[in-house]
Amino acid sequence: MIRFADPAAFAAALAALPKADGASRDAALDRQALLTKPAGALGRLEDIAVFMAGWQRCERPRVDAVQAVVFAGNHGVAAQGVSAYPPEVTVQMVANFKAGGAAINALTKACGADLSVVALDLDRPTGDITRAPAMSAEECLDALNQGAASLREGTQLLLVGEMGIGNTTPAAALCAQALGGEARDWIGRGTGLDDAGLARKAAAVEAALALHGPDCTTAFETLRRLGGREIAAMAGAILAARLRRVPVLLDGFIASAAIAPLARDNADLTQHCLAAHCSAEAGHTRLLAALKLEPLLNLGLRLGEGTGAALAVPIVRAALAAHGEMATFQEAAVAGGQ
Ligand SMILES: Cc1cc2ncn([C@H]3O[C@H](COP(=O)(O)O)[C@@H](O)[C@H]3O)c2cc1C
Ligand SMILES: O=C(O)c1cccnc1
Repeated sequence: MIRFADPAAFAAALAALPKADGASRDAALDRQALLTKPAGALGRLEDIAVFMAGWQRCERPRVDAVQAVVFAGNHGVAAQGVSAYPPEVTVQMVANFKAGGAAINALTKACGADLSVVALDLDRPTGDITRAPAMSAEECLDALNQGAASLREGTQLLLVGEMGIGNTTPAAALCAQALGGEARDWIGRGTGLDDAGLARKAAAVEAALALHGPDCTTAFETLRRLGGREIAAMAGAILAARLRRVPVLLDGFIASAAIAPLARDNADLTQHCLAAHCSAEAGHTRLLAALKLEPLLNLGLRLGEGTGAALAVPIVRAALAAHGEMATFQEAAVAGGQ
């Protein structure tokens, strides 16, 4: 099991990321050129097959074991009136996940992913980032490690999602801190804020940046000061997946924001990630562009929980089915191939 002993160990892991296997990528690319279709005609399905080949280190990758984890946390900044819903919804939705009644339950069932839920100290909201760091170093490390520990042996594709009323506010703060720009570039309406709520959210992000900005010198410190428990857990899970060479389907704005500080410290971090979709949350388009990720879907979703990631699983499965099962020009006696 992957565990970061201290912030320095987390930084060291981030500085020495394993790479995809170039020989397997090349073998998959060679195979793509032989399949019975015009070169490039399966578009991004071809890229996905080559991507998966590199991480699975084989010419014809498979995805049987898909693991989805939803992390939940509560946020002190919710007291600033930055969400359209009250904070008690977080624990109520965790009960809903466990009872099987949430969108992510239906969508992981539909795509054949195994879902688990990790609730992180829901009765202890993080510090209000407009006034204090979200977490102590111990709390942040614990959240990162709970995320890392959630990755199961044998997982071939990881989906991470979140639940935490108010969490689009720390997510926007993380983006502004790690990627630059103003609070207004990164905030959106989240669960459905009105204009007054949006103004409160902008003020909260601005206050958090003014208070913590100068101290956010590393990914760890940025997550600790401006993030949240479920956000750090997602970062830990995504980094642990990389250390095990397990590809990740990224969900929406919050899941993508969780890795923004890590990507600032090491731009290669997103190499094992596919952006499942572009959320309707205002900052997500900008965030994906900054992370150099091209979303697979754009369905107007603004839910989180890992729902967009679950929707992209059939696309990955389809890409691998085409790559693995299609005949070559030679096998099918079709003229014109190479
Ligand atoms: C019933 C319900 C289910 C959800 N599932 C995900 N979210 C999403 O909304 C929250 C973020 O938006 P904000 O920052 O505006 O609070 C997070 O919990 C996110 O997962 C939900 C929100 C609600 C109300
Ligand atoms: O993009 C997301 O993940 C998102 C957007 C709004 C609210 N909750 C989640």
